[in-house]
Amino acid sequence: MNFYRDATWVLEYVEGEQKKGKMSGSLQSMVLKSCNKYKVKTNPKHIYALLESCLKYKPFLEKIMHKSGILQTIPKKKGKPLFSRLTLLLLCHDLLVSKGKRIQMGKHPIKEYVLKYKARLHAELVKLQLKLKVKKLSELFDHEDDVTPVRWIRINPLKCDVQNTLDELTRIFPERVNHWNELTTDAIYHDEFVPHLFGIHPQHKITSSNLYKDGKIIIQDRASCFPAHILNPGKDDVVMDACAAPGNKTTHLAAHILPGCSTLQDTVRIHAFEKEPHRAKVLHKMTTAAGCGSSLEIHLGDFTKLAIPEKFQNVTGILIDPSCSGSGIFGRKYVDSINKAKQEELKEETELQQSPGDDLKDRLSKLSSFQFQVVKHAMSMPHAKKIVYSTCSIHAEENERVVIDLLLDKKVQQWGWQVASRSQVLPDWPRRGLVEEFEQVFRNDKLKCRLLAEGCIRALPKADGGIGFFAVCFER
Ligand SMILES: C[S@@+](CC[C@H](N)C(=O)[O-])C[C@H]1O[C@@H](n2cnc3c(N)ncnc32)[C@H](O)[C@@H]1O
Repeated sequence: MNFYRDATWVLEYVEGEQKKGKMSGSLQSMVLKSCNKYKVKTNPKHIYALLESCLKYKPFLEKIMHKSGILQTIPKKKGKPLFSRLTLLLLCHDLLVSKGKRIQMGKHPIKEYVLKYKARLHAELVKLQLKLKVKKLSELFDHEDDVTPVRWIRINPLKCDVQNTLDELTRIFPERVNHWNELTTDAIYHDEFVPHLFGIHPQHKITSSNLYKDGKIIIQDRASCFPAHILNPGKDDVVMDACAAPGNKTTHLAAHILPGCSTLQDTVRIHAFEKEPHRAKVLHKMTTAAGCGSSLEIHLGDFTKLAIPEKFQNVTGILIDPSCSGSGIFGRKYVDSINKAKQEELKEETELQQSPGDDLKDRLSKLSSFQFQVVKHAMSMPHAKKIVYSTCSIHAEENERVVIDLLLDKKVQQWGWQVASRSQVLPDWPRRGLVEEFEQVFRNDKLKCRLLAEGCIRALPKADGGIGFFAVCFER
């Protein structure tokens, strides 16, 4: 039991730092720091190995645990739960996904409690694997240890001539491969889904190159490039980015609209909203460095309050990538994504992070109602024709179920919004939305459910070459 008790303390410390927004350094250094702080007797190496794996599987384990009911019936003593949520998480990790698939302790009430749920936990694990179309959850992490299996770079046409940069990339990476999983440090993969996007080996020091320093290329996860590509605004569109910082998708929108733009340079074509002042600064820095200029206006504040429909009559397209659970982010990137000290490097920010004691279900319910509100507000823009909603979450609550709630909303129906068909949303991308989520609501209409699911895009963390992601397009 001492091992799990010590690991729980360390995990509590990591979650605590995360809650305070203070995570700094690697997971390894945080484990060492907290082992010293709590003077734990267990070898920090063993704790690190457990935590590293447990954090990787955490979004999946939390889901399995919640569905199995194990968190809902924890015995209490004087009104307080006898077993900590985090210790249960560690035990479930060892029972379900560790190599030996066993809890490393002798007889103990918490072990007996977990074993009582063994069958239900296994059943939920099998269901989740079926849902994610994998034989084992570990397949999601097959490609690498802790980092992204491939680094994605996008040519930024606002700062360069695309062909010249392409030539330069060909000089740096003389070999061209047909799949990102064949990458070596000398090779490049030309993405088949997003134009001007390339995969390179994560160990290549591209950040030292002039191409990167001059803003001619931008590092951006492939799936994170999907929303602007799907919205695909043209030279005459005016768009909004409702939740914009740090600005990856904003600069990608600009890359669609601004090069060769026919109208006056000073006309605002992109309205980027960000409610956190410190993140708005990062947004300003990133969009300036990327060459967005005065065609972009940053609005500091809550999108649902600042974006008054009457004031934005000329907006035709909207991108909404709101705060989410971030459950599609993994490993080192997961740590970085919640490390406030690394804001400048942030590719995706998650908010309303889990606080110790928060129930996953509550957290997802709060997040999804916020996500619904933001999209619904965007749908009230009078002349908007296309809206792309995305998250870096694997949870249906933040994805398909938000889509369902919107489709069932009377106002949304009155405004005429519908889910765009697969043919308009990366038709060749194989992994689509979860049909069973739609079937739970529109059960009698199998065809409708299939079409809705096909209209959605999903990406699995690592297995699909980057972060876990969801995107859907509404149109009218
Ligand atoms: C997932 S991040 C966006 C990442 C960004 N799209 C990118 O690709 O770089 C969500 C952002 O939305 C901001 N945000 C959350 N609620 C908001 C609201 N009501 N209005 C405006 N911004 C909001 C958060 O502060 C956070 O910076």
